[in-house]
Amino acid sequence: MATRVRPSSKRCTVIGGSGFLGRHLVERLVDRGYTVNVFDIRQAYELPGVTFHQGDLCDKQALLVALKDVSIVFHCASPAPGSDDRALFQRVNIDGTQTVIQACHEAGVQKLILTSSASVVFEGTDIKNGREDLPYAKKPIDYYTETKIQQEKLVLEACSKEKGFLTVAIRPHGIFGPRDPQLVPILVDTARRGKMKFIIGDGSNLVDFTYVENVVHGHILAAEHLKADSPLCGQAYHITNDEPVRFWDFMSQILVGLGYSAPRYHLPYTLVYGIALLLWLIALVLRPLIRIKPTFTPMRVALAGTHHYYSCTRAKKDMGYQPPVPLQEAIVRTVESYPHLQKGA
Ligand SMILES: NC(=O)C1=CN([C@@H]2O[C@H](COP(=O)(O)OP(=O)(O)OC[C@H]3O[C@@H](n4cnc5c(N)ncnc54)[C@H](OP(=O)(O)O)[C@@H]3O)[C@@H](O)[C@H]2O)C=CC1
Ligand SMILES: CC(C)=CCC[C@@H](C)[C@H]1CC[C@H]2C3=C(CC[C@]12C)[C@@]1(C)CCC(=O)C[C@@H]1CC3
Repeated sequence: MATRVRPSSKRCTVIGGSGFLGRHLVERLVDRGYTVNVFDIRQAYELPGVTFHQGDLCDKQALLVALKDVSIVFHCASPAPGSDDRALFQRVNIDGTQTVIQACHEAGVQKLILTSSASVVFEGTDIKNGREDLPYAKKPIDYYTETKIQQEKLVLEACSKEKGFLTVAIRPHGIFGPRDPQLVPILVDTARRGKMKFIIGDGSNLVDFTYVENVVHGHILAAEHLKADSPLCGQAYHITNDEPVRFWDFMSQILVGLGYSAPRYHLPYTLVYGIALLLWLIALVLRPLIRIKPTFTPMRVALAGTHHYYSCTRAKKDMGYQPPVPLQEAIVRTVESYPHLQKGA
């Protein structure tokens, strides 16, 4: 009778490993002596000790090849939040995650670590020091958030000590750092188009921004602490820098660090939100004829004008999480990593 070889606890697959977070995670795992497979729709780089498998995570057969003899799977693939494509989010984040879970079962994977998002509880209104027991957003602010909620539920409900399949969800917030294709590039692009002159609201709203290496640290701690007798099974964990900062101070620091002016003039939150909503509706109506992508979407305005910061107490208690890179150092490292986005470059 053929016996299944028990995979080494240091063999893992990173789904979405070509992306911003995924690649930082892969690099850190390799440093820590893991054997890493990357599964992604694109291959963005080469790294000694890493095997790439190119494919769509909705394709179970392709996934099974990348999950062979692996004990841990990190799932950090998602369409970009700004894509606003409902069918794509449904296909990848919901149907695709179901496929990932099935493939994990078939391949005998023991642990699945999902990159969820703290936004699963965000409805566009203030959250101060929010804990993981806040209810999921009843009216999610966009399709991205709606499908991240369903995705997280699927993964946490799949946790089964009896089947030897353990799951956990990491909920980061506002990830930034070198190679981030979103936050800094969008900010600089907005500034270059002369649209970063205004502060939405009174500018006192506190928000979590999380350095990518801290998010990676949270994922690896979760993987290493996830055991049948640990409290992590089937749970979600906020992972942030644990240093809430005024949204507009953070943006200003990055802008000034790159040589741009900080926003100075205040606009009322409700006015900007109303305009963003109107532009979003116009873009929706015109979509069959022309594709317009407004910079200030309702989601971005809500994120820029409300308090939303989260407690990491559960992660500290259950897995000894402490953010290794403090916020100020993280901002300096990030600014230095974008010489090509400096003003005048
Ligand atoms: N960035 C942030 O601030 C936050 C992100 N998150 C979560 O973190 C995770 C990683 O985000 P981030 O690194 O920023 O995102 P990226 O877009 O940089 O990385 C995601 C990767 O997944 C790939 N991918 C997309 N669809 C598929 C598919 N069907 N099959 C295989 N691979 C696919 C992407 O390819 P391609 O680029 O070609 O689409 C990309 O390489 C996501 O789950 C996101 O929801 C959570 C909180 C905050
Ligand atoms: C107002 C303006 C144009 C600001 C520019 C910066 C924004 C592009 C970022 C500020 C907060 C960021 C953020 C995300 C994406 C980029 C920002 C909107 C997420 C939506 C990414 C995916 C998540 O899971 C939640 C993030 C919250 C913060």
